[in-house]
Amino acid sequence: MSSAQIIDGKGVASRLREELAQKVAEFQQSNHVQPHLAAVLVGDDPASAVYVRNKQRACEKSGIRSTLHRLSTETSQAELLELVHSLNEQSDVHGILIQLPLPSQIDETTVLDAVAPLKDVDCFHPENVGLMVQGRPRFLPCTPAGCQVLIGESGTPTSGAHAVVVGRSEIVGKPMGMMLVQKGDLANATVTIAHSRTRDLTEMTRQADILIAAIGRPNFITGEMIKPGACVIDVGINRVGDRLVGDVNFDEALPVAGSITPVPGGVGPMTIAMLLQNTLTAAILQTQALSE
Ligand SMILES: Nc1nc2c(c(=O)[nH]1)N[C@@H](CN(C=O)c1ccc(C(=O)N[C@@H](CCC(=O)O)C(=O)O)cc1)CN2
Repeated sequence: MSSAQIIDGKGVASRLREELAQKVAEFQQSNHVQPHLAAVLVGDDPASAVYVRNKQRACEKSGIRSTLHRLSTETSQAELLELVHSLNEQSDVHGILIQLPLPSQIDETTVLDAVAPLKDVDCFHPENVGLMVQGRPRFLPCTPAGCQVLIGESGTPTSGAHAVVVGRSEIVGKPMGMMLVQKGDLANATVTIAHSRTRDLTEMTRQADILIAAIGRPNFITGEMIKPGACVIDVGINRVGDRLVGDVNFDEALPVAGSITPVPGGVGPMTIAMLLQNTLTAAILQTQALSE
């Protein structure tokens, strides 16, 4: 029985981080500015704490300075906004990362909209989303950008392909669809964004040359939902007991797909690599703006 090519997100991310470290060093040498990411972690969600720690470690390895602003679960929206405004004003802070999810008393949209667009390294601000949708991105949203690189690594042509994104979240599904439909490299796809109300999802996903699963439901995409030979990108990170599983049933997908990302070791590490890339871009843009 044939078996899909496993796309090594961990390996690709590690290579990108090494390339980035070189660019960070060159930028720092020419401008005497060290890119600086301020990470904001509110509450004590253990998974969020791990992700922020991993982001900080990755920054360190790439020569990017990172500082952590840790706030209690009871933090009010006003207190968090005050911190965001203060980070916006600090000229040595180039990127601001608000780790999600936030506690329920805080409105995520209000807080994310308060981040200065030039420091919005997650690419969540409506100004940056708008620029990206118009095909003139300032930053690229980290997880979709990571997925796009992995599709490229698999050797799957995107131009003219039918890409089906399952999930319509603001941070993955919607921007992923927008990026794949753009004109350009690793794009030019015909895109369908499917979701929980999509009628006959299996009929839809079976038409996908590229299938992106971003629904947040463990093992949701079964083998029969995959077109033979398709490139399958699994964005899901679900804890089931003591195991981490994706949104795709990996064992069922393996003999059907042409290529597939594993969980762990697929999209997750790429999200972090793209965040570092955006932090360098933010430092470059802010340094240029100061010299104008
Ligand atoms: N401000 C943001 N918040 C959140 C984002 C985001 O992009 N920006 N995405 C997710 C969480 N996330 C990044 O923050 C993230 C999740 C997982 C990984 C990752 O590398 N996962 C590993 C497994 C790690 C483990 O063992 O738990 C993998 O898949 O190999 C990176 C980033 C929600 N919040």
